[in-house]
Amino acid sequence: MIRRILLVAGGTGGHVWPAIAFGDWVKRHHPEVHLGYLTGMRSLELEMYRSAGLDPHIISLEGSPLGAPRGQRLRRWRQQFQGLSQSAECFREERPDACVLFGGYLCFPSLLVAKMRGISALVHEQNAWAGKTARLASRMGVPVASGWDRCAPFAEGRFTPVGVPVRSFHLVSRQEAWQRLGLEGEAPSAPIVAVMAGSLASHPLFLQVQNLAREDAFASWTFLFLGASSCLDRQGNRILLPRRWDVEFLYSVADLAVLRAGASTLTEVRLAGLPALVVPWRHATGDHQRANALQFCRDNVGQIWDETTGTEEELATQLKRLEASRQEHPRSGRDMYNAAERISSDLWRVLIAPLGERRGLL
Ligand SMILES: CC(=O)N[C@H]1[C@@H](OP(=O)(O)OP(=O)(O)OC[C@H]2O[C@@H](n3ccc(=O)[nH]c3=O)[C@H](O)[C@@H]2O)O[C@H](CO)[C@@H](O)[C@@H]1O
Repeated sequence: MIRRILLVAGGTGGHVWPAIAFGDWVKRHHPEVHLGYLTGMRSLELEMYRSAGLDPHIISLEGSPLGAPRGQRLRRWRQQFQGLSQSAECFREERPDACVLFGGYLCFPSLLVAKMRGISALVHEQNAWAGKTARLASRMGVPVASGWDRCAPFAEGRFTPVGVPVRSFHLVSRQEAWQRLGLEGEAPSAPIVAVMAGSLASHPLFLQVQNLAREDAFASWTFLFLGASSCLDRQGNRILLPRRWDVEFLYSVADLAVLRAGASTLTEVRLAGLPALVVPWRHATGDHQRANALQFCRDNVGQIWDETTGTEEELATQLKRLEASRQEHPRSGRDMYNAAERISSDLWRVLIAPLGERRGLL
């Protein structure tokens, strides 16, 4: 029986929210299980845990040494050793039966500590292209759960697709959501577009969509930019929303989404049933955002716009086309709560619960 689980995640919301979402599900469905959380020292990750009422263990890593600027590599390698002893300290305190690694730069020391202590471990890879931790873990015989049906470069059978655990949101009416976002008056009946650029809020995407929103053809539409900084202008049909964690109101009020292809946002948009224009971030490791976007568009109402080769006219045409398809096929996916619950439940049933019956996976 699994009695104590350590959830490890850090870096961006794309790693941290799946850990928090899965932890919340475990608390609701298996209250007898003790959960511990381990993260890094960046202010954004700490803000996310604290907004969820959690007080995680912290290891003092700034980022991965691999791919770090030349001048920082040595310091980061030193931090990895320090991270190893801090992770070991956390394992000693938490005494987990199992450890689930949701990714981010701080997973490597935890993977090693789990191996040294003979603790069952599992990696959840959110992306359709596996990162370094998942590939290394797989080579060490650690099971890998994935966010999508395909998880390159793994061959089928080397990973188990379960989806990305996301927070279980209840969608509300358009007008209630409008008010809960702090917006005045009646929610407009013309299309509302949610513009989401990941937890780090990709500025170039906001600027591209801002140009589009200024065109006459979109004058009656409303564009809500989540986490946009003040360098965008907030005139006319453009509304800047500060970074906020109650994104269910955005999903409730929006008709369409324009987004980066982070695995969690794509999953949330899918569960909310929003048609989406997906703009993969081209610098993502292994071009994983493009891999995510391709999988999303295969099964959902979505189109990819390539910011390196696509023109603004194409962006406008694709958005209009999405709106036309929304008119033809009314929105599905209002039961976002239960759809999200199923993903965490599958992760538990297929991979975590069996860890209790197997020993020495590492
Ligand atoms: C730039 C980058 O490398 N991004 C990667 C990062 O996630 P990144 O954090 O960029 O993106 P994701 O879409 O995966 O996750 C963002 C999460 O933060 C939430 N959110 C965001 C903004 C906000 O104001 N409020 C809020 O709650 C979203 O609802 C979502 O749950 O890790 C993911 C998982 O490996 C990858 O798929 C992304 O490609």
